[in-house]
Amino acid sequence: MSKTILVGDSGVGKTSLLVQFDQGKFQAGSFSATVGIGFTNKVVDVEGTKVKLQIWDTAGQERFRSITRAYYRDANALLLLYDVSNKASFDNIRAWLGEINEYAQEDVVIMLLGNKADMTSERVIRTEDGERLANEYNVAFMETSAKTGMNVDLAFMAVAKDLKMKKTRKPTDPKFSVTDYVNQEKQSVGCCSS
Ligand SMILES: Nc1nc2c(ncn2[C@@H]2O[C@H](COP(=O)(O)OP(=O)(O)OP(=O)(O)O)[C@@H](O)[C@H]2O)c(=O)[nH]1
Repeated sequence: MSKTILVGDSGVGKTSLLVQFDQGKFQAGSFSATVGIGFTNKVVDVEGTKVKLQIWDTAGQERFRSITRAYYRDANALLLLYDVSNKASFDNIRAWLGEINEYAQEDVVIMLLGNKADMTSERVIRTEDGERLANEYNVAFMETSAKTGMNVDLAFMAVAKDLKMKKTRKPTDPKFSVTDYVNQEKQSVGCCSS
């Protein structure tokens, strides 16, 4: 069983993203901060193979940091979220990545997600800012919306695909790049209906 962990500042939308992926719904204005940590099991179909994901939703608040840190070690994938309408949550990404480098396994898949991409008029972080930061740290990047569902399934599908490839890939097969996959598949704001 693989473990995926959602991390990022309080209020960026970690619980909402997971609820949208798990149940396909979004509840506006019902912010109750996660206390501690909890998980959801989900089976994803990757080209006919069932991949089991255990997704851990962590509390973003500082006072829970020592608890959530303890879970990084077992993580196969980390979804690191900021809120495109909250500059502090973006500025804190460097600190999050520092923590991840310190506590997580070396081959962990990291995906940077700029959430709340639906909040067009409140946006303060441009897509390019997220892209630049992701390139600097060599992690995959996309913008998401837990509200509209934009790129939400893709974020988890990319994780599932990467895990499957790691398990089944033969030494002669080309390496699977989660960054390339995401760049190929992701939608951008204003593009397409989701
Ligand atoms: N417009 C919009 N609002 C969102 C989105 N995602 C989350 N929200 C709202 O933002 C608030 C915080 O969302 P949560 O999912 O509880 O945030 P969290 O990251 O789990 O917070 P902690 O549990 O404290 O770490 C809620 O009021 C959500 O309705 C989104 O994509 N778009």
